[in-house]
Amino acid sequence: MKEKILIVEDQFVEADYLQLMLTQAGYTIAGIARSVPQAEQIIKTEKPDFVLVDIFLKGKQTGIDLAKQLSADNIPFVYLSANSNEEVLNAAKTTEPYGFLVKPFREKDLLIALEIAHYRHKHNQESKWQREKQLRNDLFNIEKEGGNWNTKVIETAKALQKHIPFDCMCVYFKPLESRHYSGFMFRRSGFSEYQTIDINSLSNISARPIEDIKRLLEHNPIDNTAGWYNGDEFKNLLPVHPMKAMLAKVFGFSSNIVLPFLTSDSYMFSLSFFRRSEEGYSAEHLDMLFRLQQPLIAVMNSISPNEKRSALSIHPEFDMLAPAKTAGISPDFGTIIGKSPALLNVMDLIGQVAYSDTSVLLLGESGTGKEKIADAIHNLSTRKNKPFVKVNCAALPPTLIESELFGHEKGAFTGALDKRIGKFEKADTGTILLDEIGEMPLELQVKLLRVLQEKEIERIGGRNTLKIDVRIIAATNKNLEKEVAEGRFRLDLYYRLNVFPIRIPPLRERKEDLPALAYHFMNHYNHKSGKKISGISDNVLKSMMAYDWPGNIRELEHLIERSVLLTRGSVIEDIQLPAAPKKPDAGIEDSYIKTIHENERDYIISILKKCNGRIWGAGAAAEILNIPPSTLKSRMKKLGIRKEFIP
Ligand SMILES: Nc1ncnc2c1ncn2[C@@H]1O[C@H](COP(=O)(O)OP(=O)(O)OP(=O)(O)O)[C@@H](O)[C@H]1O
Repeated sequence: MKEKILIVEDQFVEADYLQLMLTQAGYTIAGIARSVPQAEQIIKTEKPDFVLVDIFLKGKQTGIDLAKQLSADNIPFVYLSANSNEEVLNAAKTTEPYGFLVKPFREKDLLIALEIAHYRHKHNQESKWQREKQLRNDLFNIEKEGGNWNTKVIETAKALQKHIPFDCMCVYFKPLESRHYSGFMFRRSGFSEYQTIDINSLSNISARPIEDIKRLLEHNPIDNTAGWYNGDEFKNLLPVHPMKAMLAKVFGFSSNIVLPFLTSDSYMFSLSFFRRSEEGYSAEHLDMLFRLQQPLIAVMNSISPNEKRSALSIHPEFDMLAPAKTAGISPDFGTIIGKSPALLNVMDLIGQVAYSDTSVLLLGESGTGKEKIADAIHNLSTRKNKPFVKVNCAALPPTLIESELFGHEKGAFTGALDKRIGKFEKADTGTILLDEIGEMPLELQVKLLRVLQEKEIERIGGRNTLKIDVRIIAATNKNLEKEVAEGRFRLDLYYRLNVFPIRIPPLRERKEDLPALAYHFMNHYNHKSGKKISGISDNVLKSMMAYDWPGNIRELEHLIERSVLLTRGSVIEDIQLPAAPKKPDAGIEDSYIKTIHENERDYIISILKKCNGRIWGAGAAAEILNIPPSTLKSRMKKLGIRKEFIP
């Protein structure tokens, strides 16, 4: 039987029409609501499987307000709206809908959107369930395996990380009747690396005397109610939680989730997780913690009463345990460099998705490392020994893209002298990376959608369809919602690709990674050029930290490459960061010598300017440069030239 659907739509005619289409297609209608309160009422009594929700409704509340509630209750929903401007799309996006239908739509669009939503919801549920099962197993093993207090708690932290992301986890405990408690505090310092923060390091980091911190701890109530606090709610807690206030100030935390519980030997425990992000936690996280309460209690029960007592007696004054740095085995992320919280979030997502066959959408500015992350996903997957085919959709001329992707039979069109195997066929049993998917021509988007849905391809001029088993990773530096809103990208394809989006933060949002990246490239170019540069001066690092990095990691790489070539001593003492816009009349050449790459880059930009950015066609840049347009596109990518740079 098909799902039960609630229609939330204040236009009578449209609501009736929806009802008709859905009943004809075999769905049951849970009801029609004209406003958010009406919808809430029907949800309570009818418990729909799906909700179709219009954005602008009667009354004060919008469909987006209802969607927040639906998300929290894990009820999948699809938006309907005549208004697809960017602002509305952005607000809608934050509620994580399962689809978006722009009015007017055809019956077919509606049914496909529901099917996609159903697929995504089922898939989400299944993978959540699988992951939770794995987590229960991990906790069971931690409970059964030996190991002291510290090891057990840190292993628990590691197991929870993928499910309850945190930058810091505190574990407080005390005998039920006592006021005295002790605690552990772990700060995430790498993918599987945690640093135990003790009272001395807290005093160092916060520049406050130890006595001060002890006083804070004495007056800090141990959390005894479960809850999650984001942004302003978190700020409101701080006046009555001096310890949290200090952590927020020192580490920049903006959200917190707490789960207290009681062990069978009458110890009260409180787990408290913190994140920098303002929207760090949700009701879903808390639900999961509640569901995990029993296995967590079992782990804490497995710590002997003696150990608990001695932890308390060593630290009778609310002290924290001794510092230690633990590192565990982390998945092989290849040469992805960086440990910033923003990058660690990305790695968590990679770790969650890599092992399944789920399609992944990588979103990020040019040069942020999307291709590198696609490599890591493929290499961590079960398909790692199978083909990994990369296609740059922007570098393919529109006339050839179809045959490149799907292949053609001999004689399929003029010039098809031989049969050609397309990229999808080459990637069979493996992975395909559709890079710059936002550049794919609209006509081809329909064909791609069919391949994704039906998992079969047809060579141009071929008579048979071929079954293929390919995992899709798509990447783009475009704002796909904007592309959809402006009619350049199909909404149905967008939702089909957007099953597991990963946003790669630009370098300016993770400057902590800059020194490690700079050293990584320094070593790489040392090796390539046979130089023996051993370091980068503090001044250079400082100026790099202050720079905005519009070209991201690729730009950093080029700068380090150049510096390695130009440095005569053993330390990079000087770096030529692009200055603020040059004065137009700066006629005098400075003494700065450009590298071959920079000269090539400038030359290509100057030609592109002459052709108004045109690459293909008569009189366009590729023709003037006498190279194929696809080669020009890939040179542009390598040299970090984006069309936006061409005035
Ligand atoms: N975290 C990282 N660690 C080390 N090197 C990185 C990292 N991220 C990116 N790079 C390097 O930076 C360069 C650009 O990365 P990549 O090509 O993956 O970016 P991209 O987002 O795919 O760019 P585009 O959108 O232009 O295709 C590459 O040389 C890559 O190896």
